[in-house]
Amino acid sequence: MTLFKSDPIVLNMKDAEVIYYPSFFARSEANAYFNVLLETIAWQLDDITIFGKTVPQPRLTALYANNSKSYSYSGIHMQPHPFTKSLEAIKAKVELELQHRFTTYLCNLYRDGQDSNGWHTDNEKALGQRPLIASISFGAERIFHFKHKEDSNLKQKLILNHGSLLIMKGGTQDYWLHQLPKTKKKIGKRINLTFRTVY
Ligand SMILES: O=C(O)CCC(=O)C(=O)O
Ligand SMILES: [Fe+2]
Repeated sequence: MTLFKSDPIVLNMKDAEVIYYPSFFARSEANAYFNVLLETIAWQLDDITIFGKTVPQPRLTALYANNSKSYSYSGIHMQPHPFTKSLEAIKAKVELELQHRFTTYLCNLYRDGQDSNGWHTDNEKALGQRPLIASISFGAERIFHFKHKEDSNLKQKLILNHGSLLIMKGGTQDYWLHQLPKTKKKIGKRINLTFRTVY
């Protein structure tokens, strides 16, 4: 059997359904999207309050949607912008592959290895039960970690490639946490787009 570069890999994770497409986008397509998204997304820096201390979030973010529903997480309330042409095109490609429709993109820009996304689960009520979340990566490769909420021996890690697509569905958000840790490596920028359906 020939394994094509775009073939999805199903991760072996208890109580979860996680699927990884290492090269969902061709390299040239991924390069072009990285450049255009860096320029055209309305990147913003928000403050977060952790343990009573207010600090800038360790990444830039932006929210886009095909409706006007706001999205809130970690005490941050975001109002969506209308989709850009590039976001529409990416959305169409992902929706065709997954046969699933999304309303909302949360975009993350990690400026360097010091930017990160701490342990969390995407289980906001507005996402409904057992949400399907699709996560696209462009730019610098970063490590992504999962850990099981009840059984701390269960861990999983993978490298998120330039042009990759990661799907989290089923019980993933109920049973597992995920994070994108900092790295001391000298690395460039990474853009992540997470598609969600906000009800
Ligand atoms: O940057 C990533 O790959 C993860 C983003 C993420 O987990 C989130 O925005 O909820
Ligand atoms: Fe997340």
